[in-house]
Amino acid sequence: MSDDATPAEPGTTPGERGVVPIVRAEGLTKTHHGEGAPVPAVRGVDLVVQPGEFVAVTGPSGAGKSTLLHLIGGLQRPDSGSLWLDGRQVDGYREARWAMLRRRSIGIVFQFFNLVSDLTVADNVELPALLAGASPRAARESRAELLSELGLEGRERSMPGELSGGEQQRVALARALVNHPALLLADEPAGSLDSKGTREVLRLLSRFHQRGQTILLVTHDARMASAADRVISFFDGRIADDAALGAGSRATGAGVSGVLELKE
Ligand SMILES: Nc1ncnc2c1ncn2[C@@H]1O[C@H](COP(=O)(O)OP(=O)(O)OP(=O)(O)O)[C@@H](O)[C@H]1O
Repeated sequence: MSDDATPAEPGTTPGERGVVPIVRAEGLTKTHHGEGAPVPAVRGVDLVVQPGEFVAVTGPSGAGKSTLLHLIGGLQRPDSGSLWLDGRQVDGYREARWAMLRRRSIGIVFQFFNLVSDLTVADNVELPALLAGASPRAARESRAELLSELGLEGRERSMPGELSGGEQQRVALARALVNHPALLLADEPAGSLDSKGTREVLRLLSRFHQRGQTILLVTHDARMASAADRVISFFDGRIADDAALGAGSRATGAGVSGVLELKE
């Protein structure tokens, strides 16, 4: 990340880069002010996610899981607390800077895909690469590689509405990953899919994780959560439990620097 004006996380130096968390949140708090009474959705959350981890956040409806994910992706701003991404303090970033950071370093997939309906599959995937500064040729090559990897070869010229839900979510995943983001945020990515689509998304997330992709997944689905290295139970705006599954991470992210580097 080439921004010397951004304060580095206390205690981190370039020599310690191998141990800098991808996400570090301290005391993150967010209250929503809608039509009724204010809703305290995230209430003083401390969280560290290391490079290469696959972390699932589960919990009942309304617990604040999506709000937490939105705070980490800069889609909403915290009322208080601090947030570092790859050692850079980002909680004071303005929207334009967040947009640039997301474009280059954070991939996001949502429950309802959010593809651009009047762009082809190919254009949906190439667009973020072009916006991040890739040449048209490099964007085409990355798109072709990802779509083939995700089993969507031959669908490049299709419009999103011509695809099944599972296929649309795979396009959304390709779009989220085309810039090799340091962090993939997934908010109920199988929430509108049938069991076959759910299995497919799960398999793909696991595959990318095994190659070192850091993933933060919000899900209701215990089966999806069990694919993660670590499951955080979120309740009433707070972390109620934080458990590592199995013997440590399946992928530590070590040795894949450059993929993990947060770029602005
Ligand atoms: N923009 C908003 N304005 C007002 N209230 C909101 C807003 N977004 C979320 N909330 C409220 O904040 C609380 C937490 O919502 P959030 O979506 O983060 O929970 P969640 O755990 O992701 O729930 P679900 O699993 O149902 O998606 C809920 O009570 C919700 O109604």
